[in-house]
Amino acid sequence: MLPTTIVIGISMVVTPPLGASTAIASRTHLHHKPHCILILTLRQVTDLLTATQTHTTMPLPPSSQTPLHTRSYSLPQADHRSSLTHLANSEIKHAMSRSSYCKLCSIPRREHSLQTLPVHLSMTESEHPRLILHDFLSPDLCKGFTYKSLDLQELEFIHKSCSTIGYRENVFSTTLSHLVATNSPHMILPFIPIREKLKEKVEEFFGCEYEICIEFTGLISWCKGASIGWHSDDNRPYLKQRDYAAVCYLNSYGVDFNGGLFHFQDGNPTTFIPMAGDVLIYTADTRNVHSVEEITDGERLTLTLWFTRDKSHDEDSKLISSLSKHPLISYETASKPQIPFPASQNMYWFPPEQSSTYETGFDIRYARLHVLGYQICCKDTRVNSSFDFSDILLEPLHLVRGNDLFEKEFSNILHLLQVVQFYHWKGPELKKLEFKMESLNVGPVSMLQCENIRFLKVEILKSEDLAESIFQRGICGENVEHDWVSFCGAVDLWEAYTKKLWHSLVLSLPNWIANQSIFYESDDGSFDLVM
Ligand SMILES: O=C(O)CCC(=O)C(=O)O
Ligand SMILES: [Fe+2]
Repeated sequence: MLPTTIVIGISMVVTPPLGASTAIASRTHLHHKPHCILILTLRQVTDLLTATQTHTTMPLPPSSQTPLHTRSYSLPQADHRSSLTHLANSEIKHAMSRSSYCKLCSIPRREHSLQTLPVHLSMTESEHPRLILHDFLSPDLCKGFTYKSLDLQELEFIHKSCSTIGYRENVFSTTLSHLVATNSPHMILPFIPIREKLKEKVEEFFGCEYEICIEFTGLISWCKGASIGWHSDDNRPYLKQRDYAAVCYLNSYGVDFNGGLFHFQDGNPTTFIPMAGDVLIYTADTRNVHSVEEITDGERLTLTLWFTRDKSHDEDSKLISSLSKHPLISYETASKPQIPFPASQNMYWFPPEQSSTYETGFDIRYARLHVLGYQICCKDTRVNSSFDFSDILLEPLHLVRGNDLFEKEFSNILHLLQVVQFYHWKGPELKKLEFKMESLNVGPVSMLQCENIRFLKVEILKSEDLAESIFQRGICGENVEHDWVSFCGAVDLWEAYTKKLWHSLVLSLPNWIANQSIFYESDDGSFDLVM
C-alpha cells in the first residue's frame, strides 16, 4: 500500500497530491510512518507546500518541522474524507454492519492496524475537537495489560449488581465513590486499566499530558424513556471544572437497545451510533453541544469519564482519601470474604419521586432479580405489613426460583444480587465446569415461605409492569439458562473473585497513597475460573 499523509492546517484543509504528501512526510521526519495525519499551523502548511511545489532542497524553517500534533493511523482506503460527507445519510445503515465493518472506510474492522487504532478526525477539528475510536477495547489493544478481565461484561456485571438511581429520569449509575461506600471498594479495580487507557487517549489527542486529572468515572445506563437534549457537559455552575469527556460504549445499538443515538449539533460527524467497544472523546464546552435520543427499549450502558485541569476536583485524591479511612481495608482482612453493604433505601427506589412514600414503583435490586426470574424469601416467616421492607432487605435472605428455595443464606439483598449477576456474567463458562451434585442445597418452598415470598414481592415490587418495561427481560443479553448446580458453583466462585480483588486492593492501596494516584499494577486482580 502506498504511503499517505493528510495535512490539516488549522482553519483550513489542504489536500496535497500524494507526491507532495510524501515529500511533506519526509521533510517532517515522518517518512518512517506510512500513514499519518499532521496537524499544522497555517504558516507551517504554507511553508511546506511552497517548499514541496518548488521542489526546493532548501532547509525548511525550524518552526515548520514540528507538527502541532502527529497521529499515526491506518488508512486502508484512499479517502475517508469523502466518506465523511456522505456519512449523515447512510450512518444508520452502515452502523448496523459496524460490528464487522468500519463505518468510514468499509473495510473489515479487525484488519485495521492494531498497534495504532483507527482514528477518525473531524474536518472541523479545531472548531469541534472530537475523536472517535472504534474497538477501543479490542483484545489486541489490551495486550499491554496482563489484567485478563478487560472485559465489557465485567463492568456490566458490576453495574447490574451495584447501581443506584441516576441523575436523570430513567438513568442508573454506579460511581467509584459509591462502590467504596457500600463495602465494595475492590470493585473499582476492573475500572483501572480502561480508565488509564482513556486518560492516555485524551491527553494524546488534546496534547495535555500531565495537565489533567480524572474528575468523574461512572457506569451509566439509560433505560426506556431516558434521553437528554442539546447541552454541553460543563453547562452547570457545578460542572464548570469539566474540560473533556470520554464515553466508552459497553453495549450496542440495535442489539442491546434501540433509540439512544448520539448527535452533535455542529460539525462532523453529526450522528454517532453507539456500538460496544467504541469511544467518543470531546471537549466539555460549547464547541461540542450534543444530545442523546430517547431510548425506546433495552438498556444502553456506558463507562463515562470527565477530565479536568483543576486539581481540586481530582477523583483519585478523593477516592484515596476515603479508601485510606476504610475500616476494613487492611492486611488482616486481605484474605477474608467481604460482603457488600447497601446504601440507604431511597437510592434504590424507582421512580425517585416515590421514595418518600414507596406507594408505587419498585426497588431496582429486586426488579433486576425479578426480570431474571428470581424472588426472595426472608428468614422471619411471620412477616406482615408492620415490618419495614427496607430493614428486611438489610437482613439475611434466601434466593427463590419457582418452587425451589436455595438454602444458603445471603447476608442482604446486595450480596444476593451480586452473586446472581455474577452467575449471569460467568454462567456460560460455569456450565462447562463440573460441579459435584452433593453440594446442592435446594429445597421446596413451604406454605409459610410462599406467603413470605408473595408478601415481599407485593411490598418491594409495587409496579411490576413498570419494572419489566425498565429492565426488560431478555433484551439485555440475559440468556443464561438457570440451573442450580452451576449456580452453586457461582456462589463459591463469586467468593473467590471477591477475595482476589480485595487482596489486590489491600496490596495496591499503599502505593496509591504514596503516589496520590490510582494506577494499574500488573498481575493485579486477574481472575480466572480455573483457580
Ligand atoms: O451516553 C452518551 O452517549 C452521552 C451522555 C451525555 O451526553 C451526558 O451524560 O452528558
Ligand atoms: Fe453530555
